[in-house]
Amino acid sequence: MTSQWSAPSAPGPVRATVPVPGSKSITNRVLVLAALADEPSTVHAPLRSRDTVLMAEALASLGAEIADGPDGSWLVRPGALRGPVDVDCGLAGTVMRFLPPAAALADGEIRFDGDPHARARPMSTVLGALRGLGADVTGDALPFTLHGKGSLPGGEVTIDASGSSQFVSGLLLSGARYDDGVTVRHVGKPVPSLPHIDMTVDVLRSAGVTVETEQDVWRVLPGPIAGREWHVEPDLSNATVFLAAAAITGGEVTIPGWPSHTTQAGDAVRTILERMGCTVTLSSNGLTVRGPDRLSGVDIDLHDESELTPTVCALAALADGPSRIRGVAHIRGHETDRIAALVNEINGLGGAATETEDGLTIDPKPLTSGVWKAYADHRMATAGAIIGLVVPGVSVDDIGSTTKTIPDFPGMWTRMLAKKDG
Ligand SMILES: O=C(O)C1=C[C@@H](OP(=O)(O)O)[C@@H](O)[C@H](O)C1
Ligand SMILES: C=C(OP(=O)(O)O)C(=O)O
Repeated sequence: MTSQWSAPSAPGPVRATVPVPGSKSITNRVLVLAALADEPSTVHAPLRSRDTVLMAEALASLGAEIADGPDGSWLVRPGALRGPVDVDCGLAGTVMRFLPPAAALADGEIRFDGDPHARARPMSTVLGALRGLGADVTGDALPFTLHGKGSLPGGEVTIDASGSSQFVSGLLLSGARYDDGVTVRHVGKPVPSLPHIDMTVDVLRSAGVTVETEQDVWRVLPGPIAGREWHVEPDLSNATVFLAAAAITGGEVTIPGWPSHTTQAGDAVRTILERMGCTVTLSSNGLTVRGPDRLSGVDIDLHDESELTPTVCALAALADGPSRIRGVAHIRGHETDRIAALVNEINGLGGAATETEDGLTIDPKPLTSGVWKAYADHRMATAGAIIGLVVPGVSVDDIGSTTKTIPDFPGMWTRMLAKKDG
């Protein structure tokens, strides 16, 4: 689904209010919990994009009933999980890491595969852990097959989760359904994207599951999972792309419905943009960002909010001074090797970016027109759109990749640019 797209230039300072769809991370956690619950659930304001539709379709083929409710909600009725089933993970980390621990509870054979690059994303930690918990799995990366027996003993596993927080989240989400629950112990370099594990613990507790945590150890006790009404927050990481438009054009963008308390890693954009010189205000209207005359470079550790790296790098490439992004070595295993991709694309437009062991440095230089490659990665595509706002003649080779987490990014972007003051 490649689709070359000429990135529109900003006609002036961008001034708009941009409602953004629901959080991918919350939607896909809640779908798994709703499918494993004791009673039906309603998921209000879910994200409906490729990653979440793949999750819903996979859970439905495993035995859950997922129907459309009023106002775009999803009604989820749990059912006995069974194979044979073929699961398409697309390029979704949340599907490939969260579903196998649930599918291990099914009766029958469950085969997993995904997009070409999905086969390169790290999976062996999750599959090794499932074997340790009693599952029968063939393969160590996509494609792989689970030979389900209808239940899983569970217990304690030690893993190295320095490659992805999703290894931990996936095991915890289904752990209450294992005979002995699950205890996940991490040994290795620090776990990245920790707010995402906090989010997992938070949704589990909201479903009445008992979770105990200590440093690098998470324990989920066996027990019921409550069905309930879930309300999905707007996706704050996707929102950063629209806020970036204000930051680089000296404009003002408001995202309505920004939560005052959240476990979403994207909330960190508030401090990041302030450090780069923006004025950031959180009020009952939402989050408003006003861009400065000149954006400052930043030296920043994004280990906890690594999915913001492409947006931050796009801003850094347009800033007034040098930037250094640290703590994100593991994003080489995201949708693409994001460090290499960002360096290639920034330099391809005449910039000066350099890979480091755990991130990159960017020295702003005047950028020129050219094709920005997305590598099938939604956040690479949106980073190209940000740069294209102020660098004439930029096109993004595969804007369709944004459907991974935003159903209509080109439409939202055009509407944002068409808005007048106020
Ligand atoms: O659990 C989740 O929903 C996510 C966890 C993070 O993954 P990593 O820990 O691999 O960075 C994040 O980057 C990804 O976008 C979503
Ligand atoms: C890393 C990301 O996605 P995934 O859930 O596929 O890992 C992301 O959205 O930035």
